[in-house]
Amino acid sequence: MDDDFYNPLSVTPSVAQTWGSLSNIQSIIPAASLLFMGTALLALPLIFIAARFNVNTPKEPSDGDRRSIWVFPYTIPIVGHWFQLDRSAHSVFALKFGIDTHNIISNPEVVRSLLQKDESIFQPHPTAWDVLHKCFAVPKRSKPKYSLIWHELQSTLEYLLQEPHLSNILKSVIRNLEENIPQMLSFMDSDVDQHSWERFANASFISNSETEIDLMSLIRNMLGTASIPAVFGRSLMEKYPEILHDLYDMDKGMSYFLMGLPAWTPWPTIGKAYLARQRVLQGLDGLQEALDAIVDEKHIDSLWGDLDDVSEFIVKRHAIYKENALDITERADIAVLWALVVNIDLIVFWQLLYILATPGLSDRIRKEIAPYIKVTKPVSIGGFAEAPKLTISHEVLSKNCPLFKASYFEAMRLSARPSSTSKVMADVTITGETHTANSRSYMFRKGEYVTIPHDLHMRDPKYFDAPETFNPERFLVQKNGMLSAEMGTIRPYGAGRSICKGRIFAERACLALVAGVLVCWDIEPVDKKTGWVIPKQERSSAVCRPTHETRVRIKQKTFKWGD
Ligand code: HEM
Repeated sequence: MDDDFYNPLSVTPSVAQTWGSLSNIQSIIPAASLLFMGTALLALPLIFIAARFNVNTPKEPSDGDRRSIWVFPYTIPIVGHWFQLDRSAHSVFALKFGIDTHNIISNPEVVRSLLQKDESIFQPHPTAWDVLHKCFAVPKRSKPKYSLIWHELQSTLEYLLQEPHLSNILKSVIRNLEENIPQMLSFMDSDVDQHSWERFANASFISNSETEIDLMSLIRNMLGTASIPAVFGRSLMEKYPEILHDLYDMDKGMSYFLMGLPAWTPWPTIGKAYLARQRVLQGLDGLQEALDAIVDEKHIDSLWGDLDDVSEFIVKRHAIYKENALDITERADIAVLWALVVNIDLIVFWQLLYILATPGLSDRIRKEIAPYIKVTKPVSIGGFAEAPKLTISHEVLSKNCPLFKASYFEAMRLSARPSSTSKVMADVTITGETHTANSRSYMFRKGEYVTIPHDLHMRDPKYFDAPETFNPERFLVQKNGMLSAEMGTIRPYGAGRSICKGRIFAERACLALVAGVLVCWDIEPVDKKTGWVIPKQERSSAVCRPTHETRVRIKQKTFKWGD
């Protein structure tokens, strides 16, 4: 299983896949595959709790020098032991969850060996159908249809990685960012005159050159407002301006959907998440109907326009749904929309915040990115001037700005909580640390699950000096006299076949937004005495949410225009 960052993986399965067994559900439900990024993670606390109520017997030691996997005893209190466990000798251990055994692996050597195994042995996403059905409301009856269209739908994910599709989507995102960043703040007192991203971030008017606002809401709304139209076309957000916020509310309910808790559960987040999901589905169903009507040359609501800006990626998926007679309620693009915004919109906040909060770093980064971000004089008529014109070279930002890129990796190391899960398809022995005399082997049996919680390694002091400290320099390497940023052993995008297909898109869009904001705006914490405070994190999908707001004061930078 190759998971090279920049290389799209071939979508042709290496083993024949048949419909019917649980282990094959993932291969039949491609849209669901992209959902698993959050679900393994969301499921982990449940696994722990369930394990607490199961008396587990250690597995029989296997032959020779093979190690039996340490089974988490039910008598050990669960909460609070996660990190201790990882840093103990048991960086491979098993949990019993009903009749299922979940092997949790955080030892990087074992992870590496495991990822090299053929996918006929470790198949990702075994519970993907459940996720698609429970989290994204795809009707149960659609299961057989998805079994038929899986390969085709899965192949559309390549549009997020391959040219010219990737560049076409990115071009549109960058154009939206170039337009919105210079006029990020309106400096208007009234809500009605503010941009949607300002309203949602509780902007408070201070003066006509300064605004107080919540940085997380502002930044994530800016990115969502640029990326959704780039992929789904402008009309979706114009018709459903709340869709981004509905997605965030829906995301808060993902673990509850997965548990199967009903909408009437007396917990406000759950009811809110169900309603939010309903509205997102309504918007996407409307878009699918409009696309159907265009293909059938029927009349469509004029508010949809001609939809010629919907990306080839979504148009291709629509064609597959339509050709295979999936009715509107069976189509699963809600999963794509969710994956498009939930993680990247948070990473962009963490990267910007860490840069601002690290003394001297924002100045160093501004200097590094300056050649690739151009701000030009706005047109002015009489006393009225337009916003400055911004041009962002996103490819070069990624290639030529090692410190900036390293700050992106470091923000992910500190705020991402990704995991990858597969089902074991045949008994197998995995050997880690093969280069040392201390080599250990572990036996995994057919029918068990393996989960790699990548974040345990990403914060392990054995591999990262002062792991809680933001230090982008740890990702800088000298190669042939040139400085570059390398991700090394962290896996914020997961690993193996199910590795994130939006990873290049995410990196480019995130760097473009952070660079544009740093160049155009001055940002300070509201309370200058206290200074920058990095909020605590709460688990969300693959990237954590902050537990509280970060109120900041923002002023437009003054530019000296050479005439
Ligand atoms: C920094 C932002 C992001 C992070 C940290 C992230 C993380 C992840 C993770 C951890 C997985 C699961 C990998 C596994 O099972 O091993 C995943 C899957 C996926 N992500 Fe992302 N993601 C990000 C942004 C995006 C974006 C912007 C898109 C665009 C649509 C996207 C699309 C996908 C898809 C399609 C999959 C499923 C791939 C498959 O199953 O074949 N992601 N992501």
